[in-house]
Amino acid sequence: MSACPAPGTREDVELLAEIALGVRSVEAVFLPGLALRWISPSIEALTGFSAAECVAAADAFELLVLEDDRVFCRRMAQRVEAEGVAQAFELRLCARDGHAVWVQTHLRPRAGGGLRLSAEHIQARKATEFTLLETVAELRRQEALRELYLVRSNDERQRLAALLNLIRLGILFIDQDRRVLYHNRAMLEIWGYPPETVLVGCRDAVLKERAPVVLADPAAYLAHIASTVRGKQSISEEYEFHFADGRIVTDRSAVVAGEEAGRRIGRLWIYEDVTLARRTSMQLVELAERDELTGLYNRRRFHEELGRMLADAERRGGRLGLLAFDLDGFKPINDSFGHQAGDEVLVRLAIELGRTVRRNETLFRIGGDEFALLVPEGSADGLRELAHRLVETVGAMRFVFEGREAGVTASVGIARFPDNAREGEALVAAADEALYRAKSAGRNRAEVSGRRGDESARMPSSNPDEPASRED
Ligand SMILES: Nc1nc2c(ncn2[C@@H]2O[C@H](COP(=O)(O)OP(=O)(O)OP(=O)(O)O)[C@@H](O)[C@H]2O)c(=O)[nH]1
Repeated sequence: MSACPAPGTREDVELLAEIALGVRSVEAVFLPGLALRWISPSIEALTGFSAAECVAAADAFELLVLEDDRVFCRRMAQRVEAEGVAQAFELRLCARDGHAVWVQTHLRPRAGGGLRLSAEHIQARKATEFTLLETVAELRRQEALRELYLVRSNDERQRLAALLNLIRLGILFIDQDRRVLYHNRAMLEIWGYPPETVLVGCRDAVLKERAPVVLADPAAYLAHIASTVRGKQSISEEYEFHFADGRIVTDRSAVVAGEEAGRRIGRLWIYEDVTLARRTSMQLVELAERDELTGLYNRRRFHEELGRMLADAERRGGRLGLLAFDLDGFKPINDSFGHQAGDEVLVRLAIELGRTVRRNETLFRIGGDEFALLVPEGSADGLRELAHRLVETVGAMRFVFEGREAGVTASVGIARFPDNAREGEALVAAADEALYRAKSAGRNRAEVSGRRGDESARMPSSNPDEPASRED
């Protein structure tokens, strides 16, 4: 039994037309040779072309299929017709206004020849697919970019690390929790760590582990760190500290601020080993203060030491003796045996006199054949004895030039702070005055200044102890 009217009647046709009108997808029938025989009215909702227009078209494929898909579609239809095997594929129809409409197409062969086509509207699914594809493509693009930036930033980091490892400044970066974030090789070298050490993550690495072991004065250094960290300055002053092995290092530090105002991300420390620089400058100073020929301190250093020792004596209420001496008969050695012979006399004299003086006494060559000796805390008698010893030492030295024996003597002037003078220039003048008298009195002797420290007038007395204001 069937609910449908028997086919062939007028009602049949009307019923079939009603069904066809209600079908939302497109159904079509092609005669052999791909001529469109019938198409459901639903094609109009999809493309804007009425079913009648489609059937009347000379080539339905030309009218309904998008140009890009037309050859493919026709080929598929021919294949179904030729091979008798159904095919399913996606296809773009072309609407009257030119826009593309995606459909899922099924082509089946008909028993009597020709084809049956069912096409389902899949525009929404396609749009979702496109959006998905675009999103995936965008994600891939982002991923590729991220990888590129990562490679670039890794390269950049490598370049920076290579640079920082090459420079001789030690670099240490610590975070707000005092943990090491970065250090370079020079930092390890300066602080005496093995070269392969990794301190990243260590807390107070330098302060706890190294400072107490390697520094000459760890307490002073720790105090410096504490005051620097407490201090308000964002960049600290240069601080010099000494290692137990004699090295001299300076440090400076800077607070590193984060991007947001007021946020700190840590502190950068820079260490510089200045041992060589300091030694060189000390050597230069030393050279500038030494007499080239004898190696004794020169006039410049004499005045510095005189000022320093006088200030020291004044502060302690002590005394300072000055012996100024000048060779006698030195010129004839130059004249008779040449300048080189004179030089030899000066050099040997410096050695001999150097042996005569004590460790706290300093000998200077302040001119051609003029010398000076500064004697801290020298008593009047002690200075006199010392002066006589010098006179004797010089007089006893013998030289042989060109087979002939030669010698010099020395005249010495003695002055003492504060008895003969209260300041440097006056003390030198007092010693010179005594030296002058020693020369006048026949040379090869020592004389004591007759000046009084509390008056500028020159005293006629040659007795050194008479004007002395204190007991020795
Ligand atoms: N060889 C040598 N001679 C020097 C040097 N510096 C100065 N003289 C000489 O030392 C001499 C010093 O002169 P004087 O002080 O008159 O010599 P002197 O014979 O000791 O005379 P009196 O001091 O009066 O006893 C001069 O001839 C200078 O040219 C030096 O570095 N080497």
